[in-house]
Amino acid sequence: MDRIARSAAIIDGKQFAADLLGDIRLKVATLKENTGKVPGLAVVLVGSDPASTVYVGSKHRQTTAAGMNSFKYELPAETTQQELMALIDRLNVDPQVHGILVQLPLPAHLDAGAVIQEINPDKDVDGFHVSNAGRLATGSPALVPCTPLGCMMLLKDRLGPDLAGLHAVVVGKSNIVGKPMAQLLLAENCTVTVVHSRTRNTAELCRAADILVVAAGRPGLVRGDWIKPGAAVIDVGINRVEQDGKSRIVGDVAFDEAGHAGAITPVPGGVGPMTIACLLSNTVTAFCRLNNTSAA
Ligand SMILES: Nc1nc(=O)c2c([nH]1)NC[C@@H]1CN(c3ccc(C(=O)N[C@@H](CCC(=O)O)C(=O)O)cc3)C=[N+]21
Repeated sequence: MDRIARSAAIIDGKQFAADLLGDIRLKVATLKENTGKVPGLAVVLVGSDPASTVYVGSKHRQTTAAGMNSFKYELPAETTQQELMALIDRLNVDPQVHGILVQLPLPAHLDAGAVIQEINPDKDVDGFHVSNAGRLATGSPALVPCTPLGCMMLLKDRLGPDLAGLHAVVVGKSNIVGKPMAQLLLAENCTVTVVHSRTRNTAELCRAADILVVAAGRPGLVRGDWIKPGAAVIDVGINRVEQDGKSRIVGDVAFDEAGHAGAITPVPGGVGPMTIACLLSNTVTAFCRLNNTSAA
């Protein structure tokens, strides 16, 4: 392959998320002035998975930094399904709580699907409830899953608001990233291809992408020659790998081979920080809809 001596623009998700959090802080202040109330986010953690504990701590800090209420529920690993469902039922009717997030994965004895479907869809700030998935698919006002929402913000910031006609390829078909990402891109009138582990010509399909969103959970899956020169590449992967005896985090894209992309998100510092910022944004959205108000 001939060398293309260009270097891809780095999409700074960390900075974008910081700016977004600043906007959210201002909105929260306005809402407080207008309504006397502030948005509240309840985060439920079952057990003490170290990564989950870190994420939940970060969500808690950023929620309070934005001027919102954060209610943290840290439950023991042996919590029963009924106990967890009872907590959701209470949060569903708690007027101080506008967003409910149950940190995943849950311990194996718990039915995560049933727990998520128990959440009031209007407080489902993860956007995982079937009602929100259906609203997104049909173009009704929905709470949109945070990671795809963050990816879409980064894409529009880079490419402009009109994505119509661009060929978007989504790698991965999960309910929390791949599928809602495809729906968002379709809503923007992109031509959308979803590829996954059973796809036969993944590399060839990826090479046709103007927009490539990768959420496969496999480090370095997307090689340089899968990327069309000039494409916008969004790497959703967060993989902990051992390298030279050290643990570090890498994405699903072989970043060092992607110099010919038009733009690419790094890992860390790309999509990850956007996920948390969008969680707070969704909490403000839920607050506004529940209170029939806006921060405009
Ligand atoms: N109900 C639920 N909703 C979630 O949104 C959810 C979840 N469960 N379970 C776990 C995953 C993971 N997740 C991340 C959020 C932010 C970063 C993030 O900010 N990452 C930084 C730092 C990475 C690091 O150094 O650890 C970055 O990519 O730059 C990563 C991962 C949300 N999740």
